[in-house]
Amino acid sequence: MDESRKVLRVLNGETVFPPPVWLMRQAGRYLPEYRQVRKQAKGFLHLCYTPELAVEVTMQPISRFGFDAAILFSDILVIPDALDRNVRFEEGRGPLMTPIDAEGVARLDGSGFLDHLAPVMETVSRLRSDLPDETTLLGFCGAPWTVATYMIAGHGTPDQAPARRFAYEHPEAFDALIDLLADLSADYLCAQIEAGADAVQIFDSWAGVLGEVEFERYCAAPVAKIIRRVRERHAQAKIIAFAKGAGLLLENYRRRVGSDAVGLDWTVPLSFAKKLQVEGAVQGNLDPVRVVAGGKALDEGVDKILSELGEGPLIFNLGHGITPDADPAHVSQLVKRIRNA
Ligand SMILES: Cc1c2[nH]c(c1CCC(=O)O)Cc1[nH]c(c(CCC(=O)O)c1C)Cc1[nH]c(c(CCC(=O)O)c1C)Cc1[nH]c(c(C)c1CCC(=O)O)C2
Repeated sequence: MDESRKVLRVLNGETVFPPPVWLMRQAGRYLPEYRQVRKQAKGFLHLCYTPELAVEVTMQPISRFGFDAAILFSDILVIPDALDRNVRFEEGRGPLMTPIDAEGVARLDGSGFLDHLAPVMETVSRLRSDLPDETTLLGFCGAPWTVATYMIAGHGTPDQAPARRFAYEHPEAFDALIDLLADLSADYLCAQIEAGADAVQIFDSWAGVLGEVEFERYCAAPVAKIIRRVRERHAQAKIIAFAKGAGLLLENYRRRVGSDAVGLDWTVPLSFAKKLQVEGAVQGNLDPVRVVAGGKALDEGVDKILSELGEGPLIFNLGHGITPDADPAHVSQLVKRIRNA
């Protein structure tokens, strides 16, 4: 391991102060230089599959803010795209794809999906050689549950009711879908690690809409399977698991899934986060709206996290992705506040 990569040191359980920082969705529409490249690309997926452009937008927030980690520019929905679900991103509508039914699940064919994603691995390897030595390179995938919610509905929904209903009505087909996504995700993360990713994050952005039993079956068990399979091939792989909205179910999550770090959203009380930190690194958990607000609201949010969690292994991050209405000047303020702490 490169000792200069602070995010990796924290993932190994070390306390580093001031903590390393990166932001979920740090490459994106709040940056004018991103909007410029996005305008010229032939669509969002074209951006994801063109290594030259994907490298450029991944590097933008690193050059501007000097974050401690870069995250591969891609999307969790490239897996359904590789499964021929006709994924599109339309301005103002979010992601769209052909909704899948139980018969459709039986017809899914995962062979050859890694060939479709070869440009992503090319991006990863170019990034590792372009990035400063001290910058950790993160790969990622969506967790099976979160990816499945979009595949079932065919678009985003406020509560993922279509996927929950599908799981109740067609449990066998749903298990088959989750299982396929877990297998493909493990292969995909291994390919990213082999291409040069230092660590990977598994995004379960919709973990918070499930009851206890379904959370275990559709979130925890498949993420545990992914991590087990990645470690069979890469015993030292460093993994962050982010189950947004999981609340009290986070209590046993790290042990259940076997991750090095757990990501925390901003609703997780810092007193609870501190208990989770006894067992290993935590990542989070500033409310992204504080970055929009700036000023005192931003400083106070940063200070509180540093004072409650700064004495243990912490990767500073937001509790979810930065939003397009955030002012980049507020991001500079956040980074300065942490580094001067
Ligand atoms: C659920 C989810 C998706 N994608 C992702 C998640 C999990 C994290 C989360 O919950 O935010 C993950 C993701 N999406 C993107 C990244 C890139 C790396 C980064 O900078 O963090 C990552 C890690 C780029 C993106 N993915 C998307 C954009 C904006 C599209 C554009 O530029 O037109 C970016 C920069 C599109 C996207 N992609 C997705 C949605 C719902 C949307 C539309 C909403 C939105 O626009 O923010 C699916």
